[in-house]
Amino acid sequence: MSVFHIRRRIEIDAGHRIATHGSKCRNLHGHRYGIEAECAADALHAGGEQTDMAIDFAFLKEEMMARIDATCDHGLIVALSDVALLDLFAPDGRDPAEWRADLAERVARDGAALTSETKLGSKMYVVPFHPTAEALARHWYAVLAAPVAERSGGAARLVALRVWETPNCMAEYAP
Ligand SMILES: Nc1nc2c(c(=O)[nH]1)N=C([C@H](O)[C@H](O)COP(=O)(O)OP(=O)(O)OP(=O)(O)O)CN2
Repeated sequence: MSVFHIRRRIEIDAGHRIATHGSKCRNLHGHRYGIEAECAADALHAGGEQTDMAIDFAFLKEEMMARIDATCDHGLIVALSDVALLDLFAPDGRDPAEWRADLAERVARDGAALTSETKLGSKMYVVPFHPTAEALARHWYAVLAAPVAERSGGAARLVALRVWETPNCMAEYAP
């Protein structure tokens, strides 16, 4: 158990739906997501610009903004398997199946696909899972773990990623 734990929170606005849900979450709706990254360290930096820090809060914010806010804020988070929803957004002049196949290729290669090549030109983040709070926590953990290690020079590691879907509902991924 590490002795130092630090947490950084950001908030984003995004739309989603859970196509498999038995009730209201099947509807297309939005959340102001709260996203918290918790990092742990056994020892603090002994020198340099992060002296006596596990990881600079500012570095953590930069990584969360670049990898979570930039890709998802004011966008729609869509499951690759949600063909009905994707097809509503297929850009004019493109075969929807072909457009989805391109997205599937990018998701398989990169773990997710950010695109604005949509019918309304609106931002969409396509993921290989249903965008529940739990699955988003696991995904954002995966996206952030290596940057945390790198920006902290190996001093800190990401130990938990928490996602608040509403002020009252939170999911945590802490492998
Ligand atoms: N384990 C999970 N359960 C639910 C999830 C989820 O991601 N993981 N998601 C939803 C819905 O997306 C919904 O937006 C949130 O659920 P719910 O608590 O029903 O929403 P409320 O409007 O009742 O929340 P308030 O606390 O009243 O604001 C459902 N379940």
